[in-house]
Amino acid sequence: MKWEIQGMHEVKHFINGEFVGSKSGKTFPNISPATGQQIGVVHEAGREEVDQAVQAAQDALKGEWGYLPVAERMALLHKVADGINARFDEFLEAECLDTGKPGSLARHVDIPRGAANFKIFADLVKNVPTESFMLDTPDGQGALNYAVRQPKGVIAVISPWNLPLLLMTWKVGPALACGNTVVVKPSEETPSTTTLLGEVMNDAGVPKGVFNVVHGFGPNSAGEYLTTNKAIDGITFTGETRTGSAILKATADNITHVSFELGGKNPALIFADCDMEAALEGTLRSAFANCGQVCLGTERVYVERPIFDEFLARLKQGVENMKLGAWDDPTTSMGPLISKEHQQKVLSYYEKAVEEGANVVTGGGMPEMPGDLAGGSWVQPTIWTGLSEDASVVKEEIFGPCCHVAPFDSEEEVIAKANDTDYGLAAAVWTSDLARAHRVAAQVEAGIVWVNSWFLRDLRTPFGGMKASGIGREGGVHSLEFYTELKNVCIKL
Ligand SMILES: NC(=O)C1=CN([C@@H]2O[C@H](COP(=O)(O)OP(=O)(O)OC[C@H]3O[C@@H](n4cnc5c(N)ncnc54)[C@H](O)[C@@H]3O)[C@@H](O)[C@H]2O)C=CC1
Ligand SMILES: O=C(O)/C=C/C=C(\O)C(=O)O
Repeated sequence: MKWEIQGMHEVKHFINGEFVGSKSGKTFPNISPATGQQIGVVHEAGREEVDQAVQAAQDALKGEWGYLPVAERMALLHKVADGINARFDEFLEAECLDTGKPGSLARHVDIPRGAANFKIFADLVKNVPTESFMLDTPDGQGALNYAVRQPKGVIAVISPWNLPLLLMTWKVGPALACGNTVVVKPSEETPSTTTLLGEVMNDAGVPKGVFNVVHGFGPNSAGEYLTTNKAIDGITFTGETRTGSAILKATADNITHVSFELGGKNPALIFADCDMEAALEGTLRSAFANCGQVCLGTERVYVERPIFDEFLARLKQGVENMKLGAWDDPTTSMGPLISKEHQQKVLSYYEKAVEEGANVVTGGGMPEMPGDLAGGSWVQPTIWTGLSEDASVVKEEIFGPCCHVAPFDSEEEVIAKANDTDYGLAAAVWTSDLARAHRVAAQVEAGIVWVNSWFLRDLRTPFGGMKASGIGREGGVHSLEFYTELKNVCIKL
């Protein structure tokens, strides 16, 4: 990225089409999770910068953006997607430096989805109808009702650090497609790609104030100032369930609309009749991809008893074949955790598992990393067996490269175990019995059930969680439900 301060890259807010620093001069370091070294400085927004960003977003709604014909708005969003693709390698490097994730992962998942999130919603908005009804009236003339969608207004987008560009654009894409303006607060851990998107917005010709970015933390910082701002019309948030709860409390006075995608403690249900290769490959990805930092990831693996030993042995082998390393090493399959703080959290679960009587099948500690990587927040990918269903690592979201594997004997038993959680985000079912697949999918309490796959995403489908895993659904027309106000017009004829 082209901006620099004292030889380090400097990340500023993006307000009303311009990169600006904080008036207070307050900054915080951007730390590489791979090395523990500082790679940049980030401006921390005070209330003043947040208010300015919200004001810019409000003004933009009343300006050119608010009057733009739909076709022109959609053309602009296609230009934004093209702009991401044109600067693919810059986005890739920025994302990988902030997160430490393998370049191969970001190349195939994060950056392409960043562009796709704009295209898919630009195309969708043009084609989704609204309803109309003719009403009989006593005078025989009738009345015509028709519904129209209008932008909700200024949307606050609060995004996490695990899939920074993907999850931020998953919200910004539909919000802008629906004609809203946005103020984004990316995670303090991963400020870079959201900021780079500001340049792409300007280059694409998106009017000033439509896309704004403020940096900072949650409480007593940019997150709190944004969620308590009266002019915010909707908040879309992905992150931890406890943070969702804090945001909900902060919005109570203003009755701000929210859409939340929160944590998970997702099960994989692996039946003896499954395609073993596919189930192994899928579970290795669902439990360990992105160093286990995916809210849809599997942390509880249930395997039908006849194949338990073989599955476990092969899963162990798969994990032990994983190579931890630098993002730009093509042989790397796993990066570090996002921060030292998160590393401490995950390691505390590794200790708890042992205290609670787990059999550590593989991993369970910190790896020795060479050179600069020795200072990073690395943990070993880990598998446990032998714990009861109420053990901490079986109950609580860890968000690390680890899973507990347990045997089961019947469909009824495994469904009960899968549902014995406060969460309800995702589940993966592995079976070659189609009738069983339908039966189990119907009974598992999760917003997304994958059968013989994981993370296979059609962006037109409803996406979100049951129970403590979220409020509402986004994806396809469901995004339109959140990002627009549906107004009924009744015309007496
Ligand atoms: N998608 C998911 O399910 C995710 C789950 N997590 C879990 O959450 C744990 C904590 O990670 P964090 O990055 O701290 O997640 P978080 O949920 O605290 O952070 C997500 C976003 O919310 C913001 N935020 C935090 N507190 C806020 C507040 N009171 N008001 C407004 N915004 C606020 C953060 O600055 C960040 O942009 C992780 O250890 C992991 O277990 C983290 C990220 C994503
Ligand atoms: O939208 C997707 O495809 C992925 C979503 C993943 C998360 O929300 C997460 O890991 O936090």
